[in-house]
Amino acid sequence: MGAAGGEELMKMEKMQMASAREEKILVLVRLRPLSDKEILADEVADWECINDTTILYRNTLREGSTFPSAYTFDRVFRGDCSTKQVYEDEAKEIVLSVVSGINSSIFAYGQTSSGKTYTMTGITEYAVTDIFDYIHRHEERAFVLKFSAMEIYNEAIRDLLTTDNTPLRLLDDPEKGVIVEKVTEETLKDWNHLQELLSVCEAQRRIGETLLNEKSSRSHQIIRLTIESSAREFLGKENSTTLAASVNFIDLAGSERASQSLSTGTRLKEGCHINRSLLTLSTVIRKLSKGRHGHINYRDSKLTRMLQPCLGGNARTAIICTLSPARSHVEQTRNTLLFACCAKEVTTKAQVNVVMSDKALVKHLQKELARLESELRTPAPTYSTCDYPTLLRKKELQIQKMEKEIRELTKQRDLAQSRVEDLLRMVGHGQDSRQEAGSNHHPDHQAGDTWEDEYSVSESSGVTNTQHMGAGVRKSNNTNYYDTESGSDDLYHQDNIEEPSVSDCTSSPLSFGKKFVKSHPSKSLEENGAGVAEDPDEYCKEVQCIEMDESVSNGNEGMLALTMNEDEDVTGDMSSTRSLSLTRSRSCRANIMAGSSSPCFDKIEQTDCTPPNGLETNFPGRPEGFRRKFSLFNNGTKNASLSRNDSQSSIDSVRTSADEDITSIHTFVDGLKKMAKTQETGVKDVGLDPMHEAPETPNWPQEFERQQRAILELWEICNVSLIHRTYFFLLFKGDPSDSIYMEVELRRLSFLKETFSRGNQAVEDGRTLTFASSVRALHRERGMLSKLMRKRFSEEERKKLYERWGIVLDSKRRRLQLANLLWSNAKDTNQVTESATIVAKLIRFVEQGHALKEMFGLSFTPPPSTRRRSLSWKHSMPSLK
Ligand SMILES: Nc1ncnc2c1ncn2[C@@H]1O[C@H](COP(=O)(O)OP(=O)(O)OP(=O)(O)O)[C@@H](O)[C@H]1O
Repeated sequence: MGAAGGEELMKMEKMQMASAREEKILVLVRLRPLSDKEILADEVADWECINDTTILYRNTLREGSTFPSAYTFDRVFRGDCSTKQVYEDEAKEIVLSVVSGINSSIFAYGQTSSGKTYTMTGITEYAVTDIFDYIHRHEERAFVLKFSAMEIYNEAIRDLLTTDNTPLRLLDDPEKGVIVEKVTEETLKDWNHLQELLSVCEAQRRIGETLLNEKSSRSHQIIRLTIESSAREFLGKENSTTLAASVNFIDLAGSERASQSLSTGTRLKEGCHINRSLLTLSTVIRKLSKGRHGHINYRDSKLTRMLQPCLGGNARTAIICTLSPARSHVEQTRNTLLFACCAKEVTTKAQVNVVMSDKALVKHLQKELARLESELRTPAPTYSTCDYPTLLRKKELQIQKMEKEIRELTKQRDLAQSRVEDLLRMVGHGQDSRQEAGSNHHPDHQAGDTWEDEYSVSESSGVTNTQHMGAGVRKSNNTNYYDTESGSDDLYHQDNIEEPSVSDCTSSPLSFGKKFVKSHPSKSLEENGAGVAEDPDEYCKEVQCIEMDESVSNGNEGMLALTMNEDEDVTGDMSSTRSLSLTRSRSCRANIMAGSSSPCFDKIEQTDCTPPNGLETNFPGRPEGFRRKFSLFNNGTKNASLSRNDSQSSIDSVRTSADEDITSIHTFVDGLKKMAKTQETGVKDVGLDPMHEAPETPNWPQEFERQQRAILELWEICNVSLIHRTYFFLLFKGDPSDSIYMEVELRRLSFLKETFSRGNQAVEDGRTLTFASSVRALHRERGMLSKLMRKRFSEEERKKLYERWGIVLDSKRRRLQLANLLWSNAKDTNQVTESATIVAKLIRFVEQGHALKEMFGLSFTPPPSTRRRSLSWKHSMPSLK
C-alpha cells in the first residue's frame, strides 16, 4: 500500500470512529401561511413563531389553558420563510453528510395540506444541486450517484420509476438491513436527468383530491440517492476504499380526519392506511424517545421498517414538521407538535460507511489475524502481573450480586405464580356461575323471566366473544404485520359484521325489554317523547343525514325522496307524509361513513363532523391519549378482586387508574422542572407523554371484558350517542390490537364522567358540552332512530320487536318506546348486543373491514386536565416563566 493509500484508509477508519457517535434527531417546524381558501373562509391564524426556536399558540383563553402554549424546537420557521432558507439554515448540513459516507434522511411530517410536499420538493432539488456542486469541486474522487424512488400506498410498496404496479417486497439482508427487492436504481447522469426522474415520480405518485388539498399525496414517498465515491488515485488498486451512503427524502402522506377531509370510498380507505402507518411511526418515535429499551415495533408497518435506520440507526436525521396556522386545524397541529416533541428526544448513531475492496479487506483481515496470533503466543504483560486477590474479590462481589438477583427473580416468579392462581380461581368462579346461570336458562322459560335469567343468557353469549379473542390472541402472536392484517380481516368477516337481519333480531325468545321497563321507572316515555316532538325540523335534518348515506350506498348519488310518514301514533307534526327532495351533503356522508352521528343531530350546517369515536366536536368527551401507566393491569390484587359481574368495581378501577394518572402527571411535572434546569433549550411539552405506551396486557381476553363492561356503563352515564356505541361495540370485539382503542375510550369517558359529576363543562374545539346538552342530544338521537324504524323494519318485524321488548302492541308511540329502550341497560349484555344489532340495522352499519377502526382516530393530545393539573403543567413550562 502506498503512503497516500495508507493515509487515506487510516483517515477513513479515523472518520468512522469519530463519526460513530450519538446525536439527536434535528427537529424543525415550519408554519405555512394561511391558504387562500382558509382566508376566504375567514380563518384565523392561531400560531406564531415568536423567535427562531419557539412557536406559540395564541388562543389559549379559548381552551381554558389546558394545553401547553409554547413549544421549542431546534428551529422554527415562520410562514414567510422560503424553502431555500429552511434548507440552507438547517437541512443542508444533515443532507450533505452523505457525500462523506454518512447516511442521512430528511422527512416531512404533518397533517394533510400543511406543506410537506411543498417543502420536500424544494429541499430535494436544493440538496441535489449542492451534491452535484460538491462532486464538481472534488474531481480527485470518482462519484457514482444512484437514484431510486418508491411509494408506500395502502401498505404496498411501489416502484415509482416503472409503470409496473406489482408491489415490491421488503427483505431482511444480514449485511444491509432492510432492502426493497427489485427496486429500480437509475445511475444519475446530470441535473437534467434528475429533473426527468423527478417528473416520472410525480406523475406516478398517487395523488387525490380531498376537501383540504386539491393535490393530496395519498402515499408516503421515499426518494433515495445513493452516493459512492473513491479516490481516483487508487481506483482498481488493492488499497482502494469506497465511501458509500444514502440520503432519503421522505414526503409522508398527511394525517387526516375523515370528518375534516370529508373523504369517502377510496380516499377513506387511503386515509385509514395513512393514519395507521403514521400511528405506528408515532409509537416507534415515542418508544425511541424513552431510550432504546425493549422491543421497538418497527415491523408493524412498512413505513417504519423502511425508515428503521433513519429512526434509531446508522443515519443523521432531520424531521421537518409542517403546520397550518388555521384555527380549525388546532388539534392536528398540536398532534404534530407532540410528535415533534417526542422526535427531538430520539438519538441516532451515524457512522462513516467505508467499503473496502476485496483485496484491501483480505489484507486487513490478514493483519488482524496476525495480531491475534501473536497475542495468543505471547501472554499480555498485564496477565503475569495480575493482582489475583483483587480479581478474586471482584468475582466474589459479582457472585453476591448474582445471588441477590436470583433471590429477587424467585420472589417475582412466586408472586406471578400466585397471581396466576388467583386468576385461575377467578375464572373458575366465573365458569361456575355461568354454568349455574346456564341451568336457569331453559327454553321453557317464559317472557317475563327474572333479570338474572336474562343475564345468564348474556353471559353464555359472551362465549362467542371469548372465541374471537382467542383468535385474536393467536393472530397477535404472529410477528408479521401483514399476516396479522389479513388474519384480522377474516376475523371480522365472521363476527357480527354483516348487516344484521331483522330475523336475527327477533328470533330468540328474549324478554329483557319488559323487565327493563319495570326497573327504570324514572325514564318516562312521555318525558323522552317530549324531547322528540320539540323540533321536528331538526329531525328532518337528522334523518336527512342518514338517508343520504343510504342513497350513496345504494349508488343513488343524486336526489332522493324522503318519506316521513308515521303509521303509528306519533306526534302531530310528524304524522303527516312529506316528500323531501334532498341534495346529497358530503359532510353528512363523510360523517356516516366514519360512523359519526351526533354532529348531524346537533347542527346540520356544521361541516366538521365527527368520526365515530366522537373524537371531535359533538360527542361528549374525547379520547385523551393513552394512559401513561398500566399499573392497574399489572396489579394482581386488583385484578383478583374483580368479580365477573361486579360492574361497579370495573368503574372503580377506571377511577383508580385516573387517580394514578394524576400522580404520574405530578411526578412527571416534577421531573420536568428538574430537566428544565439542566436544559437550556427545549420546552418539555412532550411532558404529558402524549404517546403513551400501548398496553401489552397479559391475559387480554379478561382485561377486554373488564374494560368493555366499564365502557358500557360509562356510555350510559355520559349519555354517549347510541350510534357511536353501536359502531364501537361492533368494531372492537377483543382483538389484541383493540386494546389501545379501548384504553382511549375508557380514558375519555372517565374524564367526561368526572367533568359532568363536578357539574363542569367539557370544552371541545371551543364548543361546550354539559351533562344537560348530552341528555338532549341523546333524546334527539332516539327520536331520529324511532323514525328510521318504520323505514328499516317491516310492520311484521316491528311487531315482533315490540313483543320482544315488552311494548304493549296497542300502546302509543311504540317506535319511540322501543328507541328509548335501546342501549338503556349497560349491565344487560344481551340487551346491549340486541340494541347494537337494531341500531346497526337502522343506520345501515356495514362493516368496512379492519381499516374502519383507524377512523376512530387516536389522538395524541394529552388529556384535558383538571384546573389543578393544568396549572402545574403550565408552570412547568420554562418558556412561560
Ligand atoms: N410554506 C408555504 N408557503 C406557501 N404555500 C404553501 C406552503 N406550504 C404549502 N403551501 C401550499 O399549500 C398547499 C398544500 O401543500 P402541500 O400539497 O405541500 O401539502 P401536504 O402537506 O403535502 O398535503 P398532503 O398530505 O395532503 O399531500 C399547496 O397549494 C402548497 O402550494
